[in-house]
Amino acid sequence: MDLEFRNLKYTIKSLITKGKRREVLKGVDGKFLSGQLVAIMGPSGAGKSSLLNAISGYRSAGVTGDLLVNGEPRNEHQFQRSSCYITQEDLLQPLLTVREAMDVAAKLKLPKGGKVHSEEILQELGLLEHQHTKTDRLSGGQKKRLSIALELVNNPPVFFLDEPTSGLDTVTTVQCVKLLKQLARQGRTVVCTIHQPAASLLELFDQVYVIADGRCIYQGDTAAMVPYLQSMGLPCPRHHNPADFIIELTENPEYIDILSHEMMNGKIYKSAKVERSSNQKEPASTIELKICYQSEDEVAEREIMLTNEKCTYKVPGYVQNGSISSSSSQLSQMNSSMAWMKVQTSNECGTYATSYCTQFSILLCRMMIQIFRNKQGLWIQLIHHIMCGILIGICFFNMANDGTQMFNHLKLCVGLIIFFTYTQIMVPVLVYPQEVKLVKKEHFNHWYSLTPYYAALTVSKLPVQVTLNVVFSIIVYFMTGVPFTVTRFMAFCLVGNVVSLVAEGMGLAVGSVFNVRNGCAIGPSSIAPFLGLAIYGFDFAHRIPLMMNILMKTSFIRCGVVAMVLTIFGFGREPLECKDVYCHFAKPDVLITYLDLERTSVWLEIITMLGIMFVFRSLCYIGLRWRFAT
Ligand SMILES: Nc1ncnc2c1ncn2[C@@H]1O[C@H](COP(=O)(O)OP(=O)(O)OP(=O)(O)O)[C@@H](O)[C@H]1O
Repeated sequence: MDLEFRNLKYTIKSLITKGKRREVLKGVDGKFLSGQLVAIMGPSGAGKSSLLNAISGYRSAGVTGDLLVNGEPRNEHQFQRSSCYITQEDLLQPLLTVREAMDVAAKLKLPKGGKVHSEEILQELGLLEHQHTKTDRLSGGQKKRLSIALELVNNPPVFFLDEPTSGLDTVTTVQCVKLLKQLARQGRTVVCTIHQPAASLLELFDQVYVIADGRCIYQGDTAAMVPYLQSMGLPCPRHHNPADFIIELTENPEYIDILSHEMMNGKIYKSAKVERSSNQKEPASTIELKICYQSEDEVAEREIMLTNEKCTYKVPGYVQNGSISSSSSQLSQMNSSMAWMKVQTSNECGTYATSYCTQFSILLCRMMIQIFRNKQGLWIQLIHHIMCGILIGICFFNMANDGTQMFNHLKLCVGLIIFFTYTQIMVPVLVYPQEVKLVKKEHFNHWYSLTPYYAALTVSKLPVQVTLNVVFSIIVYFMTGVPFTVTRFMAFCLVGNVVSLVAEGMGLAVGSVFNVRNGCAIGPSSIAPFLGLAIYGFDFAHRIPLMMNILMKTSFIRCGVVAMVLTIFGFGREPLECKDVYCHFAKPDVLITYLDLERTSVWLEIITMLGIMFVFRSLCYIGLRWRFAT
């Protein structure tokens, strides 16, 4: 697939710049051909990642311009099925082995009955011997190769990689780029951003696209870059890395203006081809040097003679579609051991390889495996619930039947709800932002749709969550001495679980939109108004203004506390023991009337909480959709 972009602009509008718009990409043009390994280079902050994100479609908000595939305007859904994006961060599913990660990818990305080549891919990428290693234990280079292997499962014709060599040592970097070159030689278009590669590494790339200050200052064959700069009166010193040289040039804004003007901001392609002009067997030292450039717009050839070198560059014109890919495909068939992998070009539009039902079951299975393999996490949670249950039990030991302890009964109810809320809200707020990045990558690469993922996410956490809450509830219930009836005990567990689900929904809604640093502050503090409303409602039960009343009703903590009070003191409970002369609240009905709770019921409060949970979970879903769409 030949990719082309015209007048591509990426504009950001941030709060820091007080709403002012800033152009990161300034109307650049360019063309990346199939069968070629393309490097997007430039100084830090030049807009390399922005360009890659814009061309791949990974970022669409603020991007304008024309994106073409094989000369035709591209269909975004179809293009997404034919391309993959590998992020700079190694985003891999934790707690799965390499083989399991490959199997999940194959099940999700290939239609039923599709041939799976996991073993061959792992063999080719040197990961077969590590197939039983967990993904989080792989080295940086292995993680990078696994990221590529996962996308190779359905063999897309276009690969985008953001800084695939960052964090890798020299040897691994060369191995990684050679692997990318091999993929390109099989007819794929492989585009990656790269940060000042060594000269030997730069040679491995077929095409270079250099960007500075959001403008294209060079586009063309790697081999033509130095001669071109020389022709512009900017000779690269001998023994100097050409990549360093062109990036050093960008320190001077004048050079950026001249070079981007000369390149017509990417409209021109500098091509070079070494051709031994007269005698093939003639030693290189005796060959005359001649450099020719031709752009799409230029009819006449420009010829530049260099006297200090002894070889001939000849340009056959602007490289035509397919010319490289066909020759390189032949090359690959002869040379590559991966020739069995035919590059897929999908014609299906916007559909996934598997049904939503299959996606749901595969994702649910993957999530359950990850939850149960996280033994340390499970033990910590279990011990935490038992310890907290015992501590609360000690604080309110055998107090539930004492008619003189009305305020302590209320403290117990509020304390229990705060426990259920905090325990469940913090985990998603802290952990989920990281998971969102991984899910975005998989969703963008067309592994699965958001709906089955979201359904699996909701269901997968339930068994562990319910078990832990029940363990906690049993300890508290019996230590505090609440009279046992099956209905009351079931309602006690149910209220705790529903509050947990609402809190988790709120945590997910926050975590899906905000990153972890913001989330840390937002998570706990967002509980405060809900708690405030709960307490406010009890203290001034008969003097609540209408607005406050509405807000109060939407406080899930208040609903939880009310449901807990009604569970402990409702269900036809006998009068409490009274050790004093007179106990005003010995009769549970008096307490319920005093708190103005006689018109509600446990079930009504649970239904209200379920409604609030639905709102939070919908917000999370919308938040994810928004994150993935921008
Ligand atoms: N979403 C965004 N919000 C604010 N600024 C942004 C955003 N995306 C990009 N930028 C800004 O655009 C410029 C280019 O960013 P980009 O990440 O594309 O640079 P880069 O060339 O990849 O840099 P590096 O090599 O350091 O990763 C930077 O100044 C960056 O701060």
